[in-house]
Amino acid sequence: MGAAIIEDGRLLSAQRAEPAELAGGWEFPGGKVDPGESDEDALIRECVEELGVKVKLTDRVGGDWPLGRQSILRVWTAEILEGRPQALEHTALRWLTADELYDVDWLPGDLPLVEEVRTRLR
Ligand SMILES: Nc1nc2c([nH]c(=O)n2[C@H]2C[C@H](O)[C@@H](COP(=O)(O)OP(=O)(O)OP(=O)(O)O)O2)c(=O)[nH]1
Repeated sequence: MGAAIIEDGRLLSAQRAEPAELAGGWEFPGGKVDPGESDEDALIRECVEELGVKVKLTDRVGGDWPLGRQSILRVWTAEILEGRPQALEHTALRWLTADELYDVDWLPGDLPLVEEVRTRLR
């Protein structure tokens, strides 16, 4: 599950720190669902763990996208309710305007969702 966190017309992108094959690539922050957890609860929890922010999920974006060999990526747009994002598990964070969306090196799995999100940025 990935969060497209949007604020003032900008999208938050996060640079992966690991594993080595993916490190340096940019993604939607998020993570995997724990047993017994809903997709939405998992994403809200991951935003606390990875970014230190409390978010509200607004819309589901796009469909189910293959991620690596055995995962799927589902993305929701989100708004920050509390806190300022910090790179607690990432190498760096960056806010991107619509014009800057492709300035970072998106991971291949996340890239198709970037275009979907672009239409949501004012
Ligand atoms: N974001 C992203 N992950 C990818 C790509 N290709 C690929 O194999 N992966 C792998 C890395 C992870 O094992 C998995 C995505 O995991 P995730 O971001 O949802 O969760 P995570 O590894 O951060 O682990 P966790 O926070 O749930 O503990 O898919 C890609 O293009 N983008």
